Amino acid sequence: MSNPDRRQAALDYHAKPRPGKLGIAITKPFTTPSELALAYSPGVAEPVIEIEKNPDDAFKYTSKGNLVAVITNGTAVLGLGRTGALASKPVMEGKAVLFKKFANVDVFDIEVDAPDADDFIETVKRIAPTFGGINLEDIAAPDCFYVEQALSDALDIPVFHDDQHGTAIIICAGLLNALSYQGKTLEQARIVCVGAGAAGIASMNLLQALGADANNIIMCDSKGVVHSGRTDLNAQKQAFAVDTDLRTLEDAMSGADVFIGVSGPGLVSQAMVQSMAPKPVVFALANPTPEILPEEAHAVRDDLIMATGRSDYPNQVNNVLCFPFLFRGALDVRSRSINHAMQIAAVHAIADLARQPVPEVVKDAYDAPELSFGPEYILPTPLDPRLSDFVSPAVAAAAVDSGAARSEYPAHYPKR
Ligand SMILES: NC(=O)C1=CN([C@@H]2O[C@H](COP(=O)(O)OP(=O)(O)OC[C@H]3O[C@@H](n4cnc5c(N)ncnc54)[C@H](OP(=O)(O)O)[C@@H]3O)[C@@H](O)[C@H]2O)C=CC1
Ligand SMILES: CC(=O)C(=O)O
Ligand SMILES: [Mg+2]
Repeated sequence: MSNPDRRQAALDYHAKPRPGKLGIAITKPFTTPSELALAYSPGVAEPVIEIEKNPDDAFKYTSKGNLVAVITNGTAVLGLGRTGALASKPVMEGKAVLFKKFANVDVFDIEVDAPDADDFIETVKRIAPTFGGINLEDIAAPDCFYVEQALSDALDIPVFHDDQHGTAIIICAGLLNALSYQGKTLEQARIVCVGAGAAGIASMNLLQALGADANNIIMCDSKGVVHSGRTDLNAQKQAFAVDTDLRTLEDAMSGADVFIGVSGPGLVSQAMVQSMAPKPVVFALANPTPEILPEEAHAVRDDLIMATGRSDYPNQVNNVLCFPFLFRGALDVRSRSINHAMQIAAVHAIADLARQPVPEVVKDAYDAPELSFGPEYILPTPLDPRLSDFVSPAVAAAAVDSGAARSEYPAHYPKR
């Protein structure tokens, strides 16, 4: 499809036959006068009285326990930047669709006109009673770090910034597999990350937790390499500042084993990819336009593993592989948080699934009869129905073991 055709198809998809991608479904019988009297006055007063006495009964009598807020202030929408709250709504509706379709989690998408972090925090705190979890989305760094911490401290339900941790989990899962295919280790890999915002900082932190060497990581932002001579770094960037003569992304890429792009469109040239070490891994993850397109990278070398965040190329490294299944597991054990142990469990579950034989239903969906673990398949695809069976139980088990869960490992889950 040509670019103008793709653009029109996307606009038509969103506009027709009715605007938007979501509706609301009723979950109880609601046709007779007696059902009306149960669902609304007078019957509805009974659960109100119970919940007032015991707040935990909200999980028993309302949809709270399966309802997540996908909530943004529109300050870092995909790689499009500060589009504002209203324009971010198609993305948030999209996240809601993914939650529902892949993990049967209900979502209200909420776009808050609050560019100020404290205003935003106040809004989320006030609406939190409605929800079993909070998925923060597309909030720019560095405010996103402060917002997530403040809300996690204040609330007793999972608060999860998808662009930080969902992205980090999927980058780690994909990179573990890609490096192992290339015959390299995370401990020894030289990693360049362009984008030192929400996704970049969280991803490099999680990679270190999994074994990457801090001395092998070079971070770049819009001003170039994050080095110790700079005086303009926030606290999160300072933690990655290295003593080096490298100054530009071009300098940093030379000889690197891994490139992670979580920044903006078209920042990487073919010459930069050519300058990388043998058998490199290139994750160009800016959405919708990556740092370099796969066809451009493949044109200059044939020994690389290439991934983007998009659905229309092989190797989709995108947080959609994570957040629906992660929240499913967390909600099913009424977890108070999504902690480090749950995130690591998700990394390994997703990475391991990619090494299993691919079911026919997935091969058919992608029209790829030969799909199997390799350079064009380092991660499961989002349409893989096994993600729920792999990721959610691993996350729920980690929540139980780490003490974050309020209820036991679910009886309907696979045996541990
Ligand atoms: N595939 C996936 O699953 C995901 C992809 N992403 C993509 O990652 C990108 C960043 O998202 P997020 O971290 O939330 O956004 P943030 O706004 O938090 O961070 C953006 C970062 O990119 C840097 N940057 C912007 N322009 C340039 C440039 N020209 N050269 C070098 N660095 C640049 C910024 O630099 P500075 O700090 O100097 O301003 C900043 O560090 C987006 O394109 C988004 O679509 C994000 C999440 C998931
Ligand atoms: C995928 C995603 O969350 C992003 O690009 O912002
Ligand atoms: Mg996002």
